[in-house]
Amino acid sequence: MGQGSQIKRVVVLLNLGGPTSMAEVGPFLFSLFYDKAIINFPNPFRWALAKLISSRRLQEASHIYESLGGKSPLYEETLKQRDALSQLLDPETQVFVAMRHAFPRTEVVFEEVRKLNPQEVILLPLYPQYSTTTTGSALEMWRALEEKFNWHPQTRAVCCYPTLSGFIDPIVSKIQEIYAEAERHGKPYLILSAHGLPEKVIKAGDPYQMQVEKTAQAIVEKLNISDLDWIVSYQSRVGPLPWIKPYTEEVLKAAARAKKPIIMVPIAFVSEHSETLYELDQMYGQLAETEGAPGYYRVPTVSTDSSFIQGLYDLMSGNTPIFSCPQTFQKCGQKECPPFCKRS
Ligand SMILES: C=CC1=C(C)c2cc3[nH]c(cc4nc(cc5[nH]c(cc1n2)c(C)c5CCC(=O)O)C(CCC(=O)O)=C4C)c(C)c3C=C
Ligand SMILES: [Fe+2]
Ligand SMILES: [Fe+2]
Repeated sequence: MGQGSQIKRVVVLLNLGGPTSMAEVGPFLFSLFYDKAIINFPNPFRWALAKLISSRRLQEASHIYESLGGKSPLYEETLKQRDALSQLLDPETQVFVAMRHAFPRTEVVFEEVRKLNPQEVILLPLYPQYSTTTTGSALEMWRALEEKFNWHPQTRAVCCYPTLSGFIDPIVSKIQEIYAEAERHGKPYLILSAHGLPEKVIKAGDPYQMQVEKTAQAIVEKLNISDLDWIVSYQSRVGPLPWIKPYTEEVLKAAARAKKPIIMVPIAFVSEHSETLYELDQMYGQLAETEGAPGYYRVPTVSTDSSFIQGLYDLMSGNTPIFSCPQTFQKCGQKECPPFCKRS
């Protein structure tokens, strides 16, 4: 440890996490709903509400993870991304995965990183668009741990990369391949689907929706298909509150009834998990069929695509200054930056 350390630099890939066994579904849901960034109530109300909401969601969520073989594949998928990124790095840089709501939890990973005592820490969220509920929550947790242990190494945080070419290009090539196939059934309809958020989160200033639209615009521009039929929509709504619209389910139903071949494109996820494999493939695949769509195609996530991993490398190396914060909690001066980056 300390001066003799071999590890000069640590990169922490931040993600939400998912249950790695059926026994973890309950604790995962509780952690999610107990997050101040999700439910901003003072205690003991937040605790009680988190207990209530997570127990109400338990049955549905258990059904989802049962259908995926008894766990979320998110951890394994993120490990593959970690390994692919590690291959581009020198041996003095070590890459960790830290999950906000499941194994391996950020609190535990922070301790491992602190023991290594690297000269520099780079926080790299696996969310292309910044939301207070995802990236914000993960960075806030890291900051709180820095305070708790009074350990403040030189740290940089990437806030978001909604238009990074390493993210956009592989999505565009995959759409192009599928488009040619889908066209045999008529003019394809592109549904660019992102995880939704409660409307009130956006009204409170969350830049997520604006950044999702930037991603969609970048994809459509690069596709450069004349008279392209496309829409942005939002999936995975939970709870009784109104979420941002249009809902993916509604958009899909209307397109299927209008007999359009559908190309479903996840634009806020970078790997496969329940919201792609269960929601988009199983639920919406079935819905598209019953509602009469002549074809339903789902574009895979970027996962370990070499352009994406190179894009992550560029972000962590500071080769891509746009949307990246030069130093944790310091001004980075980008117009599009979320409040997190602007706090000095
Ligand atoms: C862009 C990414 C995500 C945003 C924004 C987000 C906000 C958000 N999510 C919930 C509630 C749930 N999310 C769940 C799982 C889940 N969510 C994301 C991503 C974002 N969430 C991921 C990557 C996962 C993990 C999926 C997996 O491991 O398989 C779940 C659990 C699954 C379920 O019951 O449907 C819930 C619940 C809220 C309330 C919210 C914003 C307020
Ligand atoms: Fe979610
Ligand atoms: Fe920034």
